[in-house]
Amino acid sequence: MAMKVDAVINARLQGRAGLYRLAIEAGRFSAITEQAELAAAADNELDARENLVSPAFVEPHIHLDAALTAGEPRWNQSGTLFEGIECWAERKAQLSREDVIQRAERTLRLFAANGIQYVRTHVDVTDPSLTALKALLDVRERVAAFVDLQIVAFPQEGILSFDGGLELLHEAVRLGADVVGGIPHFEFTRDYGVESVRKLMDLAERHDRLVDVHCDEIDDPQSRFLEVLAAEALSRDYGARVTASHTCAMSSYNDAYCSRLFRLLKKTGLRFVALPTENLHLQGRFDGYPKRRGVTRVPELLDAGLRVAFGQDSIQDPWYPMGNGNLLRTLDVGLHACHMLGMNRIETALELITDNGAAALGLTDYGLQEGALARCVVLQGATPYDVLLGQKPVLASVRDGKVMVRREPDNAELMQ
Ligand SMILES: Nc1ccnc(=O)[nH]1
Repeated sequence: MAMKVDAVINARLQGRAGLYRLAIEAGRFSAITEQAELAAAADNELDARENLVSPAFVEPHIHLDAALTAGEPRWNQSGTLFEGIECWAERKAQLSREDVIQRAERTLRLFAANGIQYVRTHVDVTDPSLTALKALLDVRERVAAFVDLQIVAFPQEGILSFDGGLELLHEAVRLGADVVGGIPHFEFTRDYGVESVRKLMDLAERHDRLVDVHCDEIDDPQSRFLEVLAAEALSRDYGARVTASHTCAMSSYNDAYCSRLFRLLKKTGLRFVALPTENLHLQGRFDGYPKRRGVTRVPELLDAGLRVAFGQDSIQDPWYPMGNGNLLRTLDVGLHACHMLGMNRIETALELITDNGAAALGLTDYGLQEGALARCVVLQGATPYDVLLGQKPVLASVRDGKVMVRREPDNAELMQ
Protein backbone atom coordinates (compact mmCIF):
# COMPACT_ATOMS: atom_id res chain seq x y z
CA MET A 1 0.00 0.00 0.00
CA ALA A 2 1.29 3.44 -0.91
CA MET A 3 1.88 5.56 2.18
CA LYS A 4 0.29 8.99 2.39
CA VAL A 5 2.54 11.85 3.54
CA ASP A 6 1.83 15.43 4.58
CA ALA A 7 5.20 16.81 3.46
CA VAL A 8 8.48 16.14 1.74
CA ILE A 9 11.21 17.67 3.87
CA ASN A 10 14.95 18.37 3.60
CA ALA A 11 14.58 18.79 -0.15
CA ARG A 12 16.93 20.65 -2.43
CA LEU A 13 15.34 22.49 -5.35
CA GLN A 14 16.99 23.23 -8.65
CA GLY A 15 18.71 26.61 -8.83
CA ARG A 16 17.90 27.54 -5.22
CA ALA A 17 20.14 27.45 -2.16
CA GLY A 18 18.98 25.91 1.11
CA LEU A 19 16.60 23.14 2.11
CA TYR A 20 12.86 23.11 1.52
CA ARG A 21 9.71 21.66 2.92
CA LEU A 22 6.98 20.85 0.43
CA ALA A 23 3.76 20.62 2.40
CA ILE A 24 0.92 18.54 0.94
CA GLU A 25 -2.81 18.80 1.56
CA ALA A 26 -5.51 16.81 -0.22
CA GLY A 27 -3.01 15.49 -2.76
CA ARG A 28 -1.67 18.95 -3.72
CA PHE A 29 1.31 21.05 -2.72
CA SER A 30 -0.06 23.52 -0.19
CA ALA A 31 3.15 25.41 0.64
CA ILE A 32 6.81 25.31 -0.36
CA THR A 33 8.94 26.96 2.30
CA GLU A 34 12.62 27.24 3.08
CA GLN A 35 13.73 25.44 6.24
CA ALA A 36 16.01 27.16 8.74
CA GLU A 37 17.97 23.93 9.18
CA LEU A 38 18.01 20.19 8.53
CA ALA A 39 14.96 18.69 10.25
CA ALA A 40 14.10 15.26 11.61
CA ALA A 41 11.23 13.65 9.70
CA ALA A 42 8.01 12.78 11.51
CA ASP A 43 6.10 9.58 10.62
CA ASN A 44 3.89 11.38 8.15
CA GLU A 45 6.80 13.08 6.36
CA LEU A 46 9.11 11.88 3.60
CA ASP A 47 12.76 12.75 4.22
CA ALA A 48 14.51 13.74 0.97
CA ARG A 49 17.83 13.61 2.89
CA GLU A 50 19.18 16.77 1.20
CA ASN A 51 18.66 15.36 -2.28
CA LEU A 52 17.22 17.20 -5.26
CA VAL A 53 13.45 16.96 -5.65
CA SER A 54 12.03 17.48 -9.12
CA PRO A 55 8.63 17.17 -10.74
CA ALA A 56 7.74 13.59 -11.69
CA PHE A 57 9.38 12.41 -14.90
CA VAL A 58 7.54 12.45 -18.22
CA GLU A 59 8.10 9.79 -20.89
CA PRO A 60 6.78 11.54 -24.01
CA HIS A 61 7.36 8.81 -26.58
CA ILE A 62 7.28 5.04 -26.16
CA HIS A 63 5.86 2.19 -28.22
CA LEU A 64 4.16 0.08 -25.54
CA ASP A 65 2.46 -2.25 -28.03
CA ALA A 66 5.90 -3.45 -29.18
CA ALA A 67 7.63 -3.28 -25.78
CA LEU A 68 9.60 -6.38 -24.73
CA THR A 69 9.25 -8.17 -28.08
CA ALA A 70 12.88 -7.93 -29.25
CA GLY A 71 13.85 -11.09 -31.15
CA GLU A 72 10.23 -12.15 -31.77
CA PRO A 73 9.89 -13.72 -34.24
CA ARG A 74 13.37 -12.63 -35.37
CA TRP A 75 16.04 -10.08 -34.51
CA ASN A 76 16.51 -6.86 -36.46
CA GLN A 77 20.00 -7.63 -37.75
CA SER A 78 20.60 -4.55 -39.90
CA GLY A 79 19.58 -2.08 -37.19
CA THR A 80 17.52 -0.02 -39.63
CA LEU A 81 14.11 1.49 -38.99
CA PHE A 82 12.88 -0.37 -42.05
CA GLU A 83 13.90 -3.86 -40.94
CA GLY A 84 12.36 -2.99 -37.58
CA ILE A 85 9.04 -2.24 -39.29
CA GLU A 86 9.25 -5.59 -41.13
CA CYS A 87 10.00 -7.55 -37.94
CA TRP A 88 7.18 -5.75 -36.18
CA ALA A 89 4.69 -6.54 -38.97
CA GLU A 90 5.42 -10.25 -38.33
CA ARG A 91 5.04 -9.89 -34.56
CA LYS A 92 1.92 -7.72 -35.00
CA ALA A 93 0.20 -10.59 -36.81
CA GLN A 94 0.53 -12.66 -33.59
CA LEU A 95 -0.75 -10.04 -31.12
CA SER A 96 -3.43 -10.91 -28.62
CA ARG A 97 -5.11 -8.62 -26.15
CA GLU A 98 -3.57 -10.41 -23.13
CA ASP A 99 -0.11 -10.29 -24.71
CA VAL A 100 -0.34 -6.51 -25.19
CA ILE A 101 -1.77 -5.83 -21.73
CA GLN A 102 0.84 -7.95 -20.00
CA ARG A 103 3.86 -6.36 -21.73
CA ALA A 104 2.49 -2.81 -21.50
CA GLU A 105 1.80 -3.11 -17.79
CA ARG A 106 5.17 -4.68 -17.06
CA THR A 107 6.81 -1.77 -18.84
CA LEU A 108 4.71 0.86 -17.09
CA ARG A 109 5.52 -0.62 -13.68
CA LEU A 110 9.20 -0.46 -14.54
CA PHE A 111 8.77 3.17 -15.65
CA ALA A 112 6.91 4.03 -12.44
CA ALA A 113 9.71 2.48 -10.37
CA ASN A 114 11.99 4.95 -12.18
CA GLY A 115 9.92 8.01 -11.28
CA ILE A 116 7.91 8.31 -14.49
CA GLN A 117 4.29 9.30 -13.81
CA TYR A 118 3.27 10.52 -17.27
CA VAL A 119 3.59 8.49 -20.45
CA ARG A 120 2.61 9.09 -24.06
CA THR A 121 2.53 5.85 -26.01
CA HIS A 122 2.26 5.40 -29.75
CA VAL A 123 0.08 2.44 -30.74
CA ASP A 124 0.18 1.00 -34.23
CA VAL A 125 -3.25 1.31 -35.80
CA THR A 126 -2.30 -0.17 -39.18
CA ASP A 127 -3.98 -3.38 -38.07
CA PRO A 128 -7.54 -4.08 -39.24
CA SER A 129 -8.39 -5.65 -35.85
CA LEU A 130 -6.95 -2.73 -33.79
CA THR A 131 -6.02 -5.34 -31.16
CA ALA A 132 -3.23 -3.29 -29.57
CA LEU A 133 -5.22 -0.07 -29.52
CA LYS A 134 -8.21 -1.67 -27.80
CA ALA A 135 -5.94 -3.35 -25.24
CA LEU A 136 -4.11 -0.10 -24.48
CA LEU A 137 -7.35 1.84 -24.05
CA ASP A 138 -8.06 -0.59 -21.20
CA VAL A 139 -4.51 -0.34 -19.87
CA ARG A 140 -4.96 3.45 -19.67
CA GLU A 141 -7.69 2.88 -17.05
CA ARG A 142 -5.98 -0.03 -15.30
CA VAL A 143 -2.79 1.93 -14.54
CA ALA A 144 -4.39 5.29 -13.71
CA ALA A 145 -3.42 5.02 -10.04
CA PHE A 146 0.27 5.22 -10.87
CA VAL A 147 0.62 6.72 -14.34
CA ASP A 148 -1.28 9.12 -16.62
CA LEU A 149 -1.23 7.44 -20.03
CA GLN A 150 -1.86 9.24 -23.32
CA ILE A 151 -2.49 7.14 -26.40
CA VAL A 152 -1.41 8.16 -29.88
CA ALA A 153 -3.15 6.52 -32.84
CA PHE A 154 0.01 5.80 -34.81
CA PRO A 155 -0.26 4.55 -38.41
CA GLN A 156 3.08 2.68 -38.52
CA GLU A 157 2.70 1.51 -42.12
CA GLY A 158 1.20 4.77 -43.38
CA ILE A 159 -2.10 6.62 -43.65
CA LEU A 160 -2.28 6.60 -47.45
CA SER A 161 0.22 3.80 -48.19
CA PHE A 162 -1.57 1.15 -46.10
CA ASP A 163 -4.84 -0.30 -47.29
CA GLY A 164 -7.57 1.33 -45.20
CA GLY A 165 -5.03 3.38 -43.23
CA LEU A 166 -7.09 6.57 -43.03
CA GLU A 167 -10.25 4.72 -41.94
CA LEU A 168 -8.32 2.88 -39.22
CA LEU A 169 -6.92 6.17 -37.95
CA HIS A 170 -10.46 7.60 -37.78
CA GLU A 171 -11.71 4.49 -35.99
CA ALA A 172 -8.89 4.70 -33.44
CA VAL A 173 -9.84 8.28 -32.62
CA ARG A 174 -13.50 7.33 -32.41
CA LEU A 175 -12.59 4.55 -29.95
CA GLY A 176 -10.79 7.03 -27.69
CA ALA A 177 -7.18 7.69 -28.73
CA ASP A 178 -6.02 10.99 -27.19
CA VAL A 179 -3.58 11.99 -29.90
CA VAL A 180 -3.41 11.69 -33.70
CA GLY A 181 -0.16 10.44 -35.24
CA GLY A 182 1.42 10.08 -38.65
CA ILE A 183 4.56 8.95 -40.47
CA PRO A 184 4.91 11.09 -43.61
CA HIS A 185 8.53 10.06 -44.40
CA PHE A 186 7.38 6.43 -44.70
CA GLU A 187 4.50 7.11 -47.11
CA PHE A 188 5.17 5.91 -50.67
CA THR A 189 5.63 9.38 -52.16
CA ARG A 190 6.32 12.92 -51.03
CA ASP A 191 2.81 13.87 -52.16
CA TYR A 192 1.26 11.14 -50.03
CA GLY A 193 3.36 12.40 -47.13
CA VAL A 194 2.10 15.96 -47.51
CA GLU A 195 -1.48 14.81 -47.90
CA SER A 196 -1.19 12.52 -44.87
CA VAL A 197 -0.18 15.50 -42.72
CA ARG A 198 -3.22 17.51 -43.89
CA LYS A 199 -5.55 14.57 -43.29
CA LEU A 200 -4.26 13.88 -39.79
CA MET A 201 -4.47 17.56 -38.87
CA ASP A 202 -8.06 17.66 -40.16
CA LEU A 203 -8.92 14.66 -38.02
CA ALA A 204 -7.29 16.12 -34.90
CA GLU A 205 -8.96 19.48 -35.34
CA ARG A 206 -12.38 17.97 -35.93
CA HIS A 207 -12.15 15.85 -32.76
CA ASP A 208 -10.21 18.37 -30.67
CA ARG A 209 -7.21 16.04 -30.23
CA LEU A 210 -3.51 16.62 -29.80
CA VAL A 211 -1.09 15.70 -32.59
CA ASP A 212 2.22 13.82 -32.44
CA VAL A 213 3.82 12.91 -35.75
CA HIS A 214 6.81 10.67 -36.40
CA CYS A 215 8.37 13.31 -38.61
CA ASP A 216 11.40 12.86 -40.86
CA GLU A 217 12.90 9.87 -39.02
CA ILE A 218 15.34 9.35 -41.87
CA ASP A 219 18.78 10.65 -42.89
CA ASP A 220 17.44 12.00 -46.18
CA PRO A 221 17.98 15.78 -46.25
CA GLN A 222 15.12 15.98 -48.77
CA SER A 223 12.66 14.75 -46.16
CA ARG A 224 10.99 18.06 -45.30
CA PHE A 225 7.69 17.17 -43.70
CA LEU A 226 8.46 19.22 -40.61
CA GLU A 227 7.85 22.42 -42.59
CA VAL A 228 4.53 21.00 -43.78
CA LEU A 229 3.49 20.05 -40.25
CA ALA A 230 4.58 23.44 -38.89
CA ALA A 231 2.76 25.39 -41.60
CA GLU A 232 -0.41 23.36 -41.04
CA ALA A 233 -0.15 23.91 -37.29
CA LEU A 234 0.34 27.65 -37.79
CA SER A 235 -2.56 28.11 -40.18
CA ARG A 236 -4.87 26.29 -37.76
CA ASP A 237 -3.47 28.05 -34.69
CA TYR A 238 -2.63 24.60 -33.28
CA GLY A 239 1.12 24.89 -32.65
CA ALA A 240 1.38 24.15 -28.92
CA ARG A 241 -0.85 21.11 -29.40
CA VAL A 242 1.42 19.59 -32.05
CA THR A 243 4.53 17.53 -31.35
CA ALA A 244 7.13 16.73 -33.98
CA SER A 245 8.88 13.52 -32.91
CA HIS A 246 12.31 12.47 -34.20
CA THR A 247 12.95 15.17 -36.90
CA CYS A 248 16.24 13.32 -37.57
CA ALA A 249 16.54 14.72 -41.09
CA MET A 250 17.06 18.15 -39.53
CA SER A 251 20.58 17.07 -38.65
CA SER A 252 21.15 16.52 -42.39
CA TYR A 253 19.56 19.79 -43.53
CA ASN A 254 21.87 22.57 -44.66
CA ASP A 255 22.16 25.66 -42.47
CA ALA A 256 20.63 28.04 -45.01
CA TYR A 257 17.47 25.94 -45.16
CA CYS A 258 17.40 25.61 -41.38
CA SER A 259 17.60 29.33 -40.97
CA ARG A 260 14.40 29.69 -43.02
CA LEU A 261 12.79 26.71 -41.26
CA PHE A 262 13.48 28.05 -37.77
CA ARG A 263 11.68 31.30 -38.59
CA LEU A 264 8.53 29.24 -39.15
CA LEU A 265 9.12 26.95 -36.15
CA LYS A 266 9.44 29.93 -33.79
CA LYS A 267 6.11 31.30 -34.99
CA THR A 268 4.36 27.97 -34.30
CA GLY A 269 5.54 27.05 -30.80
CA LEU A 270 5.60 23.40 -31.93
CA ARG A 271 6.79 20.85 -29.35
CA PHE A 272 9.73 18.59 -30.15
CA VAL A 273 10.64 15.13 -28.93
CA ALA A 274 14.11 13.71 -29.62
CA LEU A 275 14.84 10.04 -29.08
CA PRO A 276 18.61 10.03 -28.74
CA THR A 277 19.35 6.43 -27.75
CA GLU A 278 17.11 5.00 -30.44
CA ASN A 279 18.13 7.33 -33.25
CA LEU A 280 21.85 6.95 -32.55
CA HIS A 281 21.18 3.26 -33.10
CA LEU A 282 18.88 3.48 -36.14
CA GLN A 283 20.32 6.39 -38.11
CA GLY A 284 23.48 6.60 -40.17
CA ARG A 285 22.90 3.04 -41.33
CA PHE A 286 23.32 3.87 -45.00
CA ASP A 287 26.42 6.03 -44.50
CA GLY A 288 30.08 5.19 -44.88
CA TYR A 289 32.45 7.34 -42.83
CA PRO A 290 32.03 10.02 -41.66
CA LYS A 291 28.73 8.62 -40.39
CA ARG A 292 25.81 10.82 -39.43
CA ARG A 293 24.35 10.34 -35.98
CA GLY A 294 20.81 11.38 -36.85
CA VAL A 295 19.76 13.22 -33.69
CA THR A 296 17.87 16.45 -34.34
CA ARG A 297 19.26 19.94 -33.58
CA VAL A 298 18.40 19.97 -29.89
CA PRO A 299 20.48 22.89 -28.53
CA GLU A 300 19.53 25.04 -31.52
CA LEU A 301 15.83 24.38 -30.97
CA LEU A 302 16.15 25.14 -27.26
CA ASP A 303 18.03 28.36 -28.00
CA ALA A 304 15.24 29.35 -30.38
CA GLY A 305 12.85 29.12 -27.42
CA LEU A 306 11.23 25.86 -28.51
CA ARG A 307 10.44 23.08 -26.06
CA VAL A 308 12.37 19.85 -26.64
CA ALA A 309 11.92 16.68 -24.58
CA PHE A 310 13.84 13.42 -24.64
CA GLY A 311 12.12 10.04 -24.74
CA GLN A 312 13.13 6.39 -24.75
CA ASP A 313 11.09 5.45 -27.85
CA SER A 314 11.55 1.72 -27.36
CA ILE A 315 12.32 -0.82 -24.72
CA GLN A 316 13.60 -4.13 -26.03
CA ASP A 317 11.62 -4.15 -29.26
CA PRO A 318 12.25 -4.63 -33.01
CA TRP A 319 13.83 -1.19 -33.29
CA TYR A 320 16.02 -1.14 -30.21
CA PRO A 321 17.18 -4.12 -28.14
CA MET A 322 18.20 -2.11 -25.06
CA GLY A 323 16.42 0.08 -22.50
CA ASN A 324 15.81 -0.18 -18.77
CA GLY A 325 13.15 2.40 -17.98
CA ASN A 326 15.58 4.90 -16.47
CA LEU A 327 15.17 8.25 -18.27
CA LEU A 328 18.42 9.48 -16.72
CA ARG A 329 20.20 7.10 -19.06
CA THR A 330 18.39 8.55 -22.07
CA LEU A 331 19.20 12.03 -20.84
CA ASP A 332 22.89 11.19 -20.41
CA VAL A 333 23.17 9.75 -23.90
CA GLY A 334 21.25 12.66 -25.40
CA LEU A 335 23.43 15.27 -23.76
CA HIS A 336 26.51 13.50 -25.15
CA ALA A 337 25.05 13.11 -28.63
CA CYS A 338 23.94 16.73 -28.83
CA HIS A 339 27.13 18.40 -27.53
CA MET A 340 25.27 19.52 -24.43
CA LEU A 341 27.78 18.92 -21.65
CA GLY A 342 28.48 22.61 -21.07
CA MET A 343 27.64 23.46 -17.45
CA ASN A 344 24.83 25.83 -18.45
CA ARG A 345 23.13 22.94 -20.28
CA ILE A 346 23.78 20.45 -17.46
CA GLU A 347 22.21 22.77 -14.90
CA THR A 348 18.95 22.89 -16.85
CA ALA A 349 19.08 19.39 -18.36
CA LEU A 350 16.32 17.91 -16.23
CA GLU A 351 13.77 20.04 -18.12
CA LEU A 352 14.27 17.61 -21.02
CA ILE A 353 12.64 14.80 -19.03
CA THR A 354 10.24 16.91 -16.95
CA ASP A 355 8.85 20.32 -17.97
CA ASN A 356 9.38 19.98 -21.71
CA GLY A 357 7.78 16.56 -21.77
CA ALA A 358 4.87 18.04 -19.84
CA ALA A 359 4.62 20.78 -22.49
CA ALA A 360 4.49 18.15 -25.25
CA LEU A 361 1.74 16.27 -23.43
CA GLY A 362 -0.16 19.51 -22.86
CA LEU A 363 -0.18 19.03 -19.07
CA THR A 364 -1.54 22.06 -17.25
CA ASP A 365 -1.41 20.86 -13.64
CA TYR A 366 2.30 20.03 -13.45
CA GLY A 367 5.37 21.18 -11.53
CA LEU A 368 6.57 22.04 -8.06
CA GLN A 369 4.32 24.92 -7.13
CA GLU A 370 1.66 25.61 -4.57
CA GLY A 371 -1.70 24.35 -5.75
CA ALA A 372 -0.30 21.80 -8.22
CA LEU A 373 -0.81 18.07 -7.85
CA ALA A 374 1.75 16.74 -5.33
CA ARG A 375 3.71 14.65 -7.82
CA CYS A 376 7.47 14.63 -7.50
CA VAL A 377 10.56 12.48 -7.35
CA VAL A 378 13.48 12.45 -4.92
CA LEU A 379 16.68 12.05 -6.93
CA GLN A 380 20.10 10.79 -5.83
CA GLY A 381 22.24 13.91 -5.76
CA ALA A 382 22.06 17.49 -4.54
CA THR A 383 22.27 19.17 -7.96
CA PRO A 384 21.40 18.24 -11.55
CA TYR A 385 25.14 17.72 -12.13
CA ASP A 386 25.35 15.20 -9.25
CA VAL A 387 22.25 13.44 -10.48
CA LEU A 388 23.67 13.14 -14.00
CA LEU A 389 27.02 11.94 -12.73
CA GLY A 390 25.42 9.18 -10.69
CA GLN A 391 22.53 8.28 -13.03
CA LYS A 392 21.06 6.42 -10.11
CA PRO A 393 17.37 5.62 -9.97
CA VAL A 394 15.00 7.80 -7.94
CA LEU A 395 14.87 7.32 -4.15
CA ALA A 396 11.17 8.06 -4.06
CA SER A 397 8.24 8.93 -6.25
CA VAL A 398 5.28 10.76 -4.73
CA ARG A 399 1.93 10.91 -6.50
CA ASP A 400 -0.92 13.01 -5.15
CA GLY A 401 0.72 12.87 -1.73
CA LYS A 402 1.22 9.10 -1.78
CA VAL A 403 4.67 7.54 -1.75
CA MET A 404 4.46 5.15 -4.71
CA VAL A 405 8.15 4.21 -4.81
CA ARG A 406 10.84 4.05 -2.15
CA ARG A 407 14.38 2.89 -2.69
CA GLU A 408 17.42 2.75 -0.45
CA PRO A 409 20.50 4.53 -1.76
CA ASP A 410 23.17 2.34 -3.24
CA ASN A 411 26.05 2.79 -0.83
CA ALA A 412 28.41 -0.05 -1.63
CA GLU A 413 31.75 0.30 0.13
CA LEU A 414 35.11 -1.01 -0.94
CA MET A 415 36.35 -3.22 1.96
CA GLN A 416 39.97 -2.34 1.54
N1 LIG B 1 11.79 4.59 -33.91
C1 LIG B 1 10.64 4.03 -34.34
C2 LIG B 1 10.05 3.02 -33.63
C3 LIG B 1 8.90 2.48 -34.11
N2 LIG B 1 8.36 2.92 -35.24
C4 LIG B 1 8.95 3.91 -35.94
O1 LIG B 1 8.45 4.35 -37.01
N3 LIG B 1 10.09 4.46 -35.47
